[in-house]
Amino acid sequence: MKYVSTRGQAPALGFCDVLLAGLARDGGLYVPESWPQFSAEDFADLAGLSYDEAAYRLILPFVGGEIAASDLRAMCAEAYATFRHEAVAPLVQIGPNGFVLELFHGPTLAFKDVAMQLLARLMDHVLAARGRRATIVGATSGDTGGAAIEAFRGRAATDIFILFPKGRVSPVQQRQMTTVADPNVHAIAVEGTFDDCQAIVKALFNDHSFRDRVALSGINSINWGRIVAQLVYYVTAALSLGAPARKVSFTVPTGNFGDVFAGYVAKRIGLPIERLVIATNTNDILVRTLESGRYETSGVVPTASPSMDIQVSSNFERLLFEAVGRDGTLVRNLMASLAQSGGFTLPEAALERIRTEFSAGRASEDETAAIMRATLERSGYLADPHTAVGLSVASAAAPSRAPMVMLSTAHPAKFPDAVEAATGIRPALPASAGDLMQRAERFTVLANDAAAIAAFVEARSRAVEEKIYS
Ligand SMILES: Cc1ncc(COP(=O)(O)O)c(C=O)c1O
Ligand SMILES: N[C@@H](CCOP(=O)(O)O)C(=O)O
Repeated sequence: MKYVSTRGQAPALGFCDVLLAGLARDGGLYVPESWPQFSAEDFADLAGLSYDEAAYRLILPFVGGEIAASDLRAMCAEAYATFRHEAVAPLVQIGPNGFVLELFHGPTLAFKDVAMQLLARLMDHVLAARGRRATIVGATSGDTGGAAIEAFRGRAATDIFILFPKGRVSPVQQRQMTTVADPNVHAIAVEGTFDDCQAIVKALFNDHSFRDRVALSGINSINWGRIVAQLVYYVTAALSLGAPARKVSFTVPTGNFGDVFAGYVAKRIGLPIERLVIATNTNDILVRTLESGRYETSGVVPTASPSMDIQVSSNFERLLFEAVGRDGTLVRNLMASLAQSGGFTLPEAALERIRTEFSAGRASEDETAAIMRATLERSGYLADPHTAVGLSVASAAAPSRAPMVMLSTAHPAKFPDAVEAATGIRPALPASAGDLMQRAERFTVLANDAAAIAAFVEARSRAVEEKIYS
């Protein structure tokens, strides 16, 4: 199994190299050369297995024999043993044909743990086998950072630097990043938005000299390892609801497009998915794109679902690559136009292809608060604001016979102010969070300046210090 870049100019790599590479050297994102196929019988065989066993069997074909099956099996078992719920990703019925897929039972109370707990183990395994180190630089709008820090803290072969937009994450999210004392962890508050943080990460990857000097790796969903781990819960949820004999639809609160793209991958490998619904808050570039065919950034508006306050939706490039018939040159040109003029127009045929697989809707701030109240009243279910964006968009979707699974991407206690303002209930953090809100914080504030951040990283990276990176 080889992986190719969406921009067509980077070398094809195997799974382990892709894990460490993060972004391809031509600025593109890696995708498998072809999609492994699971038959209806293969899916039926997964029904009733534990989550970690299902994860192992689903991920194995993507690894292409580069990691021993027994090691992958052990890493899946370890990763999902960190979850507080035995099912890892349980389904909760909240309506006749509506189900919430709870993805927040991991250590940092957001869906990012599902992939990050496995990714950290996979990267550690590959680095140990190669006797080298990596320097991870990631961008977060709030949840990726905490999940990555938790998963990589104390790991000998990695230093991790997380850029978060100063003043734009919730207090719980910030503390999950800033109260970790391990010396390999560096939280950086950037004077800018998440899009600025993500642009800096991409600029560092595209500076090949810096990238090689620090042995740069990524943990954002630009890293294929994130996507492959996220496709698992689409499969386990669908199997619980009667797949492969029955089709299932999913509504996915969306920002960087990694989660919903994992749903698309689940479909490509053979899972019978009826509809993938993209749900955004007022930062609605994806909704506008599906409506008009024009992918065009506008200013980021702060909302009650801050982790989705994103305009440049990284993984849309992977879908674009698929939709234009895997034409890397065309993707490269469209992304150049995005960089130069802030937008591009999708070719008509690509737009049609995307519309046959996805629909999209937005929820305003009022609609998000209203559905939180209504869901609590009708079903006794308390949703976080990101999940609520999905619930609102799903409630407006055309009725269908397929069950609708709405992904719940964060625990409500990560956003207590917004939940309390909408419902009057202030959710408490689970006991596993311990004294998070009392611990001392440690972080550095830096300007929105790639050069300053590169210098900060380089000065603290042990890969540079010890020169063991290749
Ligand atoms: C709580 C929460 N929900 C939804 C999303 C959107 O997920 P994605 O970026 O994979 O589209 C994010 C982060 O992006 C998030 O942190
Ligand atoms: N919402 C995310 C943004 C980064 O997304 P990623 O999936 O590409 O890591 C966050 O919480 O940081």
